[in-house]
Amino acid sequence: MSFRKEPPFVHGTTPKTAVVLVNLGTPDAPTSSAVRRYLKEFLSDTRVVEIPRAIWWLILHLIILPFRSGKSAQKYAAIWTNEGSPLKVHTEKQATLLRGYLGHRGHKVQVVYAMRYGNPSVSSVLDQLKTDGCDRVLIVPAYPQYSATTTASIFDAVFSHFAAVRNVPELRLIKHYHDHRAYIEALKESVLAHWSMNGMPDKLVMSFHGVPKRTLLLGDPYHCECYKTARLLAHALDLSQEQYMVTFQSRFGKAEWLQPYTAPTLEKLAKQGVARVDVMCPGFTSDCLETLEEIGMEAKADFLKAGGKEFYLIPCLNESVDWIKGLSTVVEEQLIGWPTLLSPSDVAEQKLQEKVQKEEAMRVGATV
Ligand SMILES: C=CC1=C(C)c2cc3[nH]c(cc4nc(cc5[nH]c(cc1n2)c(C)c5CCC(=O)O)C(CCC(=O)O)=C4C)c(C)c3C=C
Ligand SMILES: [Fe+2]
Ligand SMILES: [Fe+2]
Repeated sequence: MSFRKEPPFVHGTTPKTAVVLVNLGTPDAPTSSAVRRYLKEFLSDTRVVEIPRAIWWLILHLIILPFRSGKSAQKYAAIWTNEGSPLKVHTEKQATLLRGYLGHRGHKVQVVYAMRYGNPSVSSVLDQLKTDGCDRVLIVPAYPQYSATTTASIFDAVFSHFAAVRNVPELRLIKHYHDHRAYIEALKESVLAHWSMNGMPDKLVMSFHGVPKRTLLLGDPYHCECYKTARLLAHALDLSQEQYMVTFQSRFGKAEWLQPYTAPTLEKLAKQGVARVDVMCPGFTSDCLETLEEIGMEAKADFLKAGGKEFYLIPCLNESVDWIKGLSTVVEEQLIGWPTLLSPSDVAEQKLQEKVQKEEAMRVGATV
């Protein structure tokens, strides 16, 4: 086993704390080759696809990558912005605003973002934090609902990075915040803001990313966490059972996924005479391909074609003030016990201690 190169240990340095917001990742460009690279990394993850490796390798390399990359690239091109992929743009802005907000609340923390697949990779970000002298790291997945396919995969990437590190930092990982009051409150405010501008729909559809049904039967709590989020949000909005429903989108492959599926459900609603639906995607904290293209373009067109009259996609939490505040509440609760809240006199005292310790180390010629 060879370890990553360790920066020299320096006596008397005050350990820094870092918060890492980790999202799924996205291609570097809306091109077939960039999407292929991204899909190869994503779909080679054994947390994401549980089919026996040899069989999956053949399917992935002979069917999925050659045929899906070009089609997906066209979809990415339809949502790409001047700043880049929406998922990355929002995640980066969230990290910047979270840094500002936590700093404003007196926390001395470094806040950065990483991507599970693509760039900046979890490993490169953790390497940089080591160089910056961070000895406490809080990992914050961008997914409110835990799933082995997403959250646990981020944890894998973190553990596999540290498996090759000699001096491992103190580490905390947030598993989920699907029922956190700050998250539900931010969702509620986003819906109310939308309704105050556009009025209320006949039906609010809460569409979550799907996963294979098999994972639920094997013990993945994702399905239950999605429903809990939906129940809490409906309660916060004072909605009756008839006013909202939960669906699952983005089915991939031939196996059965969590039901009801979003697209056919929307078509059925239109055919039943539901004139207006508002669709929100509470499991995505940033708008991305799955919300902007799959729901905002494809599902919308299908709903209107099936006889629906009005369709609104409620934006994800993105960098709304309520969400940045909510996220910082989730983060602050996990920072408890770590000395991040420093008064100016604490900082002065810390600097003095560092100086004394460094001088002492130099005096005795300490290198270890
Ligand atoms: C929100 C949580 C997500 C879960 C759970 C999830 C599971 C999951 N996804 C795939 C396959 C694909 N997902 C793709 C895009 C995508 N997925 C999520 C989130 C979850 N996925 C996001 C945020 C995105 C958008 C990324 C972006 O760049 O905007 C894609 C790529 C696009 C495409 O070609 O369709 C695939 C493929 C599986 C198989 C899975 C669980 C088993
Ligand atoms: Fe996905
Ligand atoms: Fe359940």
